[in-house]
Amino acid sequence: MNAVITTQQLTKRYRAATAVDAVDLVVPEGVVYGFLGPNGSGKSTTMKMLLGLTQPTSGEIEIFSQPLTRASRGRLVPHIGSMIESPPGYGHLTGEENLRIVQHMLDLPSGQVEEALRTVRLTEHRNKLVRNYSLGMKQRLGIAMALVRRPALLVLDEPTNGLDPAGIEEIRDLLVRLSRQGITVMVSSHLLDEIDKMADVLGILSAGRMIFQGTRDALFDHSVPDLMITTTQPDRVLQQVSGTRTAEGVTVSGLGREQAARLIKDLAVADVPIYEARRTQQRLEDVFMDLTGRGGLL
Ligand SMILES: Nc1ncnc2c1ncn2[C@@H]1O[C@H](COP(=O)(O)OP(=O)(O)OP(=O)(O)O)[C@@H](O)[C@H]1O
Repeated sequence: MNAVITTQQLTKRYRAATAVDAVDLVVPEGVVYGFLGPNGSGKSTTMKMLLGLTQPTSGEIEIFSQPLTRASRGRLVPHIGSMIESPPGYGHLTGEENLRIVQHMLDLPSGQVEEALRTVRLTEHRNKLVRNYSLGMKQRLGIAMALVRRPALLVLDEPTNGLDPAGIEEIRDLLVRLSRQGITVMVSSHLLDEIDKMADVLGILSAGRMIFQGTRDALFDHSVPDLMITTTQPDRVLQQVSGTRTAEGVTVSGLGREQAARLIKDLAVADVPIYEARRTQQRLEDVFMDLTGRGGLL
């Protein structure tokens, strides 16, 4: 699979602070790439560098396999639709008028405005003033403004920010639909559960460092879910391992496969009645906390 975006050791420093620290990013073609991280971890700064809106302190960026430079930016950017920070659009104009401005600026065929309106399901609200749009409609208009140019790549910074669950669902469905049509979508969020539902590939930033990049399955492989042991004799389990007492028995954290096998064997040999030993279901959020809590690089 070709990569649409790659970076090497991408770094941005603001005086003493390093906002983005030696990030190697790979966004494969045609995926939804979920760019995750807590507030202030460097997502927006990274995206701005990818769009040529802010200059890296050091490191390389390739978009569509071409180095992003001052000279190439003008050639590459027309193929990228983006929405960074709050949704764009003039409140005193209608949704369609806002799109027409983009259409004229980029000298695009008129039909692409109708197409973008249809794609984000705003056709029936095209003549409404944007200041009367709901936040979800404004976000969708922002995405439509990014789509008018029929981009090969969409870069969206927190497009679900502030939306209610229905609005989030709508954006999520839209982005998945766009990626099925062949558009590569890079979308940032600090809402881990959100990204989990739409992203094929995850990149996780913590304090400017990429602490994980890969598929969701690979992320879960890296994590060690809690082991829940059901027993009527929790004290005897706790003599062998440190853990937390629960209604059913004991929960043990951070135990790898081999260690879990050894514990279960030891408990059986000691004749401790074990009715069940199973791993908890981890949500992405748990894995993420685990990772950032440990602070290590994978
Ligand atoms: N223009 C700037 N000057 C100085 N520091 C900046 C500037 N822009 C960002 N930073 C700092 O860089 C760090 C990363 O910020 P950034 O906005 O990229 O994070 P983020 O992950 O997008 O967070 P959020 O979700 O809150 O937008 C923060 O510590 C921020 O204060």
